[in-house]
Amino acid sequence: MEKRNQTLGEFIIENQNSFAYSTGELSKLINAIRLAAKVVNHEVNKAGLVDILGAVGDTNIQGEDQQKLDVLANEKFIQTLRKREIVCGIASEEEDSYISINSSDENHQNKYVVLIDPLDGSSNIDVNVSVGTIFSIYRRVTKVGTPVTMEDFLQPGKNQVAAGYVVYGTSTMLVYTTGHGVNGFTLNPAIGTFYLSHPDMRFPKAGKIYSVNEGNYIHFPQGVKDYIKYCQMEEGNRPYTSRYIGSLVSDFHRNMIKGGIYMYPKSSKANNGKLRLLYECNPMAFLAEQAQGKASDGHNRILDIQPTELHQRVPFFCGSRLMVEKVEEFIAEAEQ
Ligand SMILES: O=P(O)(O)OC[C@H]1O[C@](O)(COP(=O)(O)O)[C@@H](O)[C@@H]1O
Ligand SMILES: [Mg+2]
Ligand SMILES: [Mg+2]
Repeated sequence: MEKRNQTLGEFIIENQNSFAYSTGELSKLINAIRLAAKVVNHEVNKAGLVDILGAVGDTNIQGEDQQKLDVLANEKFIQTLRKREIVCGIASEEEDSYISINSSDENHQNKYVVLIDPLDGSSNIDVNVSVGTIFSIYRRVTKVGTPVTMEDFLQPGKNQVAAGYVVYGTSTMLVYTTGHGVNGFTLNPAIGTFYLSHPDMRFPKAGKIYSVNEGNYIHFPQGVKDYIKYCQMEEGNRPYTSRYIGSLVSDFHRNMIKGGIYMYPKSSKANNGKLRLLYECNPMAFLAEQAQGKASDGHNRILDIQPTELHQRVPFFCGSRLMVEKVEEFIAEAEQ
């Protein structure tokens, strides 16, 4: 069958034996995420018609105003995973702590925990700009049939068995990896089926797009300022183009297709930047590396960082490998 006509369901079955511990459990889990993505896509697409724009009036553990779609997407993903009894634990940007799913019932042999950013790019919901969902999957480290613990969630990114995102944009796409490259699937809304539209996605080694909120420029470390100036200089194939959607998923997706770098540096206002290691940076870093790109906190490989807290933040530089190496060079130079 021509690869491009393959549905996501067929692709999952065809590739399920490529997983290290393939028992079909991870396939079922990715299928459940596919289903939840379609449910959330339906809600996002009609957001302006029904009363799901705006804030709920509560804040999440990070002190951010929760948008109605943040809460709705969170509920839909948790419900879908819980009902399918396919995971033993879930952690989410919108939940203070992790949720244990029947994990202490020895009949439940589920081995996977999922970490999600149910709705990424929340500041863009009300203005009809593309948003996303991010997911990260690990095998639990504690004994099956015993309660999951924080230890099962605080694993370095290199332990991920799968990661991906959904982008709710001009079209809806699900892009994921299980450690064997990155593939993108586009939803045919007429029949509600994802088709393989972007096989074997790869970051160009270098690109001409930089994505950063320049409104924070004066607060950035000197090395980052120097790199932004370098991007803007009339020299060689520069200046680069500045593109910043304000939704990590959408900026990452564009840069993976066209070549570019996304940066959310630390600043004098936010010592660890803004993005969360466990359900934003780790999954995007796994995808980036699987697509021959690179992801670091300016010094260290994101996937090597040992997490200490569920909602911890890290500075994030991610995209075309040569561009990430360049900004790391500028940061190291400025710190000498
Ligand atoms: O408005 P800022 O400070 O530039 O932040 C934008 C960044 O924050 C985020 O919206 C954080 O994600 P959430 O919307 O999931 O909280 C990223 O998607 C985006 O890249
Ligand atoms: Mg996010
Ligand atoms: Mg979010």
